Amino acid sequence: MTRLSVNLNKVCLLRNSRGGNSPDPLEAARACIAAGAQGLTLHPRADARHATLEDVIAFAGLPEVASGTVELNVEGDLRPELMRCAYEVGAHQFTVVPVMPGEVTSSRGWRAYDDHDGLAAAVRFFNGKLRVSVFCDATETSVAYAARAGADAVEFYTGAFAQAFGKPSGDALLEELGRAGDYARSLGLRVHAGHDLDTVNLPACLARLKPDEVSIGHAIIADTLVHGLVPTVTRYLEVMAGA
Ligand SMILES: CC(=O)[C@@H](O)[C@H](O)COP(=O)(O)O
Ligand SMILES: NCC(=O)COP(=O)(O)O
Repeated sequence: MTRLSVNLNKVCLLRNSRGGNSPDPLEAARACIAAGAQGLTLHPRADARHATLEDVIAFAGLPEVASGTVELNVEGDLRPELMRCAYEVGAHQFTVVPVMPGEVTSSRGWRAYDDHDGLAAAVRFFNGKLRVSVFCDATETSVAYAARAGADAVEFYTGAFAQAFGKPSGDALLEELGRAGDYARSLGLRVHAGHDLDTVNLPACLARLKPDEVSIGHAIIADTLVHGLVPTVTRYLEVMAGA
């Protein structure tokens, strides 16, 4: 069964737009947990435009997270203060994401020109206390970089697949994801997926890739504006159960 980790960056973004604490990301996290989400994800960026290190600390204090019933996945680049924060609060997973200066959002996985020594050092830093996942392209090369660094998991970037969904190129990209996932599993890695997944493209992704975990943020919060957070998370879990 694939686990759903709800990314709450966008709730933090809305909160930050007024400088107060409304909407409260912790309340949103509690609602996701109440709806049955198995995980929570935050991606604190260096510019602090949405989730912050304080949010990571607050989420880690939720009883379900502290007890391990619900996993906290911290995503981001290899900033020492971010890695230290995830380690010290006892997050369950750190997903290393290649971040390019000025980017609007993530658009690719780990590549040849990324900091491979830094990635291996991060795996050593977390030293088995946290699962380390690497945001990867659906290629053997990208997966091999993660495996060589000693990571436990890969998270496949699904943005290109999501954009092409419903077209022949979407089918081809899904097949690439599936093959890369098979390769990752053959190396003993867990397989995760994320970026621009929604209730429309999710069933096909789950059927071919069979990920251990998906992290979904933007579409859940967009759906939430119309339908509410608990009904939306419930709907995603229903879609996943039916896949
Ligand atoms: C790694 C990934 O695909 C998402 O976490 C994405 O990076 C979300 O970040 P934003 O919410 O800043 O777009
Ligand atoms: N790792 C992907 C993630 O957390 C959420 O991505 P998105 O659903 O906001 O595109």
